[in-house]
This record gives sequence, structure tokens and C-alpha cells, in this order.
Amino acid sequence: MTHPTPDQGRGDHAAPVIRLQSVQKSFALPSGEAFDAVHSLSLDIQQGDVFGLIGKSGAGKSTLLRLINLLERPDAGRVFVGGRDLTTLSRSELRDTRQNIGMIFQQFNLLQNATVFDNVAFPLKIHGRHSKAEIDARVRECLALVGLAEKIDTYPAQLSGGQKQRVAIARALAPRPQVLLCDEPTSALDSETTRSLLETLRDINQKIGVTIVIVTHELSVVEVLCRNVAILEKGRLVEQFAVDAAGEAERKTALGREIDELVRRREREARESRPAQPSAQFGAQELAYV
Ligand SMILES: Nc1ncnc2c1ncn2[C@@H]1O[C@H](COP(=O)(O)OP(=O)(O)OP(=O)(O)O)[C@@H](O)[C@H]1O
Repeated sequence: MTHPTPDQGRGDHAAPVIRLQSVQKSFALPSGEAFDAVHSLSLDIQQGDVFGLIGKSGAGKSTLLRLINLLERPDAGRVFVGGRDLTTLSRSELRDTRQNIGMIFQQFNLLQNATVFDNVAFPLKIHGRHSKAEIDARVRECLALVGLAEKIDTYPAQLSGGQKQRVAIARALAPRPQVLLCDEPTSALDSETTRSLLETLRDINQKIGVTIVIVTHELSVVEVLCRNVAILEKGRLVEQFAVDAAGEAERKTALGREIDELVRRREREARESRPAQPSAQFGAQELAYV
């Protein structure tokens, strides 16, 4: 099976790269009752977008993200990525299709006993479709993309948190996915490292057109990185808007109003040519609603 490259995918502006149709996911509580973590939710995400998922703790953000690559299988509804309905695929078809969906996590999830090279090469090697030379070239390309070319022979234990997350990004991008799912990718990082990682993600989105879906509890991450954002409450999508459309519509949620306020503040500061202070960008106020 061949996967469309991001470039191929970009040609079709009408079809979303991700389409969730009435997806439902329940978990069994210890009492035996079912708890709806994601409740009949529909969502389209366009190719090349940087899309944020936010909401209070327990709102269902991570579950929703994991439904996109079927790490969580929906109890009902359909999940389309790159035009394929993942819910109808066999195990081996799903394994193939997941090459089109990279993912990174809060705790990086690197192979500790493997070098940076072997970590990034891993998804290419397990598929057995690439020659040694192709793998070598692709690993170097991906490490250059995340600014870590010189760390190729290093082990994860020798890297900082930000560098580990960059390796994870390089590994996720190695199979040339259309979609990169990010589950709280900056939560384990300090504010300086967060800022630099967000710049890298934005750069990658612009350079290769990969669609980024990011779960975060930091509103500043949405404000700095995302083009569109969806707000979840109790497993439902309650609001969705373009981040740069601050002030154009009344927001339904407190989180929506807070994002608007952050965007407006940044615009005011830009007009007054007064750069925002790092502490104001990644401060405690973003955590207040968790
Ligand atoms: N495997 C599971 N088994 C049982 N309950 C689960 C499971 N995974 C998630 N849940 C429950 O589903 C709800 C949604 O969880 P989820 O992790 O998606 O929320 P979240 O918005 O990402 O929260 P946080 O910001 O705290 O990570 C929570 O109440 C959680 O306890």
C-alpha cells in the first residue's frame, strides 16, 4: 500500500485529512457503569492545519486524540484519515495506515537502549520496505529538520527533555505521515524549551505541510502555535474557532474568551512594539482552570 505524501494531500482542499463522524467512546467505571469520555463527536480537520484540542482535565482530549489513530477504538462512529475509514481496516491494514499518522507524547517514549539514529530509524525498519541507504538518508533528513543532526549517535539518557522531544518528532515524521498527533508535548518542558519546540513544530508544519493536532492545557501553546482550536467539555465539542479571529464573534466558553484575550493582548503588544515577556506567555494563569 502507498500513502499519499503531504504534498499530494495538499492538492485537495475540499476533503479534510481527518474526519470524525459521531465518534463515541465509553470506559467502564469500577462500579460497572459506563462513562462517556467522548460523546457522539464530529470534527473535520483540514490538510496542513495546526489544530488545538483544549478543555479541563478529564474533558476527553487525549481520548479524542487517540481515537484519530485508533489507539482507542470508538464504540460507535467512523474515523477517516487521508480518506480511509480506519474503523473498517484489518489489523495489518491499520498497521500500514498508521504510518500516515505520527504521534508524540508528553514523556517522549523513546527507546532508552537505542541511539538517536536507531530511535528515528525504528518505524522505517519495522516495515522492512526501505533499503539501508534510504533509511540512513531519511533519518539524517528528519534529524536536520528538528535541529539535532549532530546527536545522531547519542543515547536518549544523554539528551535534555527538549532534545528528547525533538528525537520523538523526528521519529514520528520519518515515515512521511500526513498527520502528526501531539499529546501534551510540552508539559514536561520548561518555558524556554517549550517556546523553541513550538517554533520547531510551526516550522515543520510550514516546510512539509504535515497536519498537526495538539492536545494541550496551556492556552499560550494554542495562541502561539494553532490556527484553529476546539474546546471540549465532558466529552463534547462545545466551541471551535480560528485562533486569529479574536474579537470577531462572541465566545461561548471561558476558555474561548481567555484565548481571545491572549491573542488581543499579543496584538496590542505587537502594535506597541513591546515584545511579550516570557513569563507572561507561559505563566501560571494558563494552568488555573485545570
Ligand atoms: N482507559 C481508561 N479507562 C477508564 N477511564 C478512562 C480511560 N482513559 C480515560 N478515562 C477517563 O475518561 C475521561 C477522559 O480522559 P482523557 O484522558 O481523555 O481526558 P483529558 O481531557 O485528556 O484529561 P487530562 O487533561 O487530565 O489529561 C477521564 O475521566 C478519564 O478518567
